Amino acid sequence: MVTIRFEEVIQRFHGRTIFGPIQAELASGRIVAVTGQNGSGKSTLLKLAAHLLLPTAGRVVVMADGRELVGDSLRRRLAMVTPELRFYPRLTARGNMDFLLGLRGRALDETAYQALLERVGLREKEIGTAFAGEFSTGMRQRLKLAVLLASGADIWLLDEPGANLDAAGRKLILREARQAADEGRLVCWATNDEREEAAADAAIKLAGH
Ligand SMILES: Nc1ncnc2c1ncn2[C@@H]1O[C@H](COP(=O)(O)OP(=O)(O)OP(=O)(O)O)[C@@H](O)[C@H]1O
Repeated sequence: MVTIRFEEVIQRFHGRTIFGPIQAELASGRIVAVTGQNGSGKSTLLKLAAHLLLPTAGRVVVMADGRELVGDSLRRRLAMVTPELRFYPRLTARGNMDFLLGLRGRALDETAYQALLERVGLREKEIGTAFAGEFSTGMRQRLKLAVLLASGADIWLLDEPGANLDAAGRKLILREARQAADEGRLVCWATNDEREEAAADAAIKLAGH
């Protein structure tokens, strides 16, 4: 069981309040949507959950089986899909995946790699020898999903996961996220997409200041 608890969290930048105080708890087995208009702080909230950012006030506590996760113990269990993630443009899909998964001490054999490509709707004959810099934005988004699926993480923080995806790609995200939650993962996505909002089990709505 994994939980992320926001304890009276306030975020300010340059003295300007973005949101808060927020009191919320996210738990494994559920999809939580973070919603709100552009600039309301959705991405910021995910960064706080990932401990990539410290809140101006309050605490973000991540617990797993009664133990608090911090530093490496948190990073090992957490994966983030974000528009800020860039692939190395002069590496292939395989090269990028090997690099990113290698950082987590994971490796994929060829059979698992091919199965993963198929699962995210990337065709080997299209992308086999191409550099990631030649991919369309939707193909890159699918590759991010492949890295997520292979990461072994049980905390999924997804920033606009359906962005740049076609209808089939958006369905794929919904399906994979639901399966992940059913398998006991914690899924939290920041979204402005009504279908992703509707598919979530709960929502944190940021009002904007
Ligand atoms: N590191 C930072 N330093 C200063 N201001 C920041 C920083 N990060 C975010 N902000 C500001 O905080 C506010 C919230 O930004 P954030 O990216 O979290 O919003 P968002 O809800 O994800 O927006 P969008 O829907 O456009 O993706 C914005 O006004 C942004 O300019």
